Amino acid sequence: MSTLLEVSGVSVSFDGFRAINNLSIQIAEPEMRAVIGPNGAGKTTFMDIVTGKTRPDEGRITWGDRSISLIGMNESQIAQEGIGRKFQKPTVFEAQTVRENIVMALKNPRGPFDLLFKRRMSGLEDRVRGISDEIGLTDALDQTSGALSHGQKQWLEIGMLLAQDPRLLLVDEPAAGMTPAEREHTTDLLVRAAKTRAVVVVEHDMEFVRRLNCKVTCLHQGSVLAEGSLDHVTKNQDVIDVYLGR
Ligand SMILES: Nc1ncnc2c1ncn2[C@@H]1O[C@H](COP(=O)(O)OP(=O)(O)OP(=O)(O)O)[C@@H](O)[C@H]1O
Repeated sequence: MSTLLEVSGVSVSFDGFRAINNLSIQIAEPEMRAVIGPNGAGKTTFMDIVTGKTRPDEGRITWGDRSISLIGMNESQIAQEGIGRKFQKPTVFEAQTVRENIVMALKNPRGPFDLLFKRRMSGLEDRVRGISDEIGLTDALDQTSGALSHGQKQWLEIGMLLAQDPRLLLVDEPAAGMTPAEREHTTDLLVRAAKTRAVVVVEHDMEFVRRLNCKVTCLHQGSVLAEGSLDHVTKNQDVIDVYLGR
């Protein structure tokens, strides 16, 4: 495992309020990481900073084998580097079938490498099947996406992100609004995805986090309050005081 993303001493203020305060986090490749913390802890802002939506006031963010700086890159340049983000609300193309959605994602390669693009396209149907098998939607390939359940839409969107072959996938509250069976499927899917890449999951549902079976970072007031195994973090008295005990 080598470090893929290094956030170091990052701060950002909104109208004088420090939403992120000297934050340092390292993510390895491959790795699964859960980020937890109370409302307003800075979890979304952390993802906004990594994806270039928000520019930090201070600190460094370095990426990849050559430790290039992400600060100063725009959102699309950062996406091209291999950082994918899944927002809470699914944004699949509802009028298109599952297959058409996946094909669209595959036809929009993040890298500028034409050869790779051609190679991918030559095995398009295999790639579609690979993605649909991975997300468990092969039986629904010809179904209109708008007719999918909430959980299935979320999986389709994760599949569309996987089609872009990201090195880091940021996922915001994937379990929200899902049935217990859908949650379980989502855990399996993310755990599988994290075998070959970095996956960072922001989640409030502690049962879901437990099933991810990974290192946990608890944020509070824009900084890391505790980090380690879920048992280590949930036994931390500060974490209990500001988050779990509430
Ligand atoms: N664009 C903005 N302008 C002003 N304040 C902001 C902005 N974005 C975030 N904040 C503030 O920064 C703090 C951190 O917000 P953030 O959304 O990152 O928290 P969070 O941990 O994701 O919370 P939640 O669990 O509720 O989603 C909050 O106090 C929020 O009100």
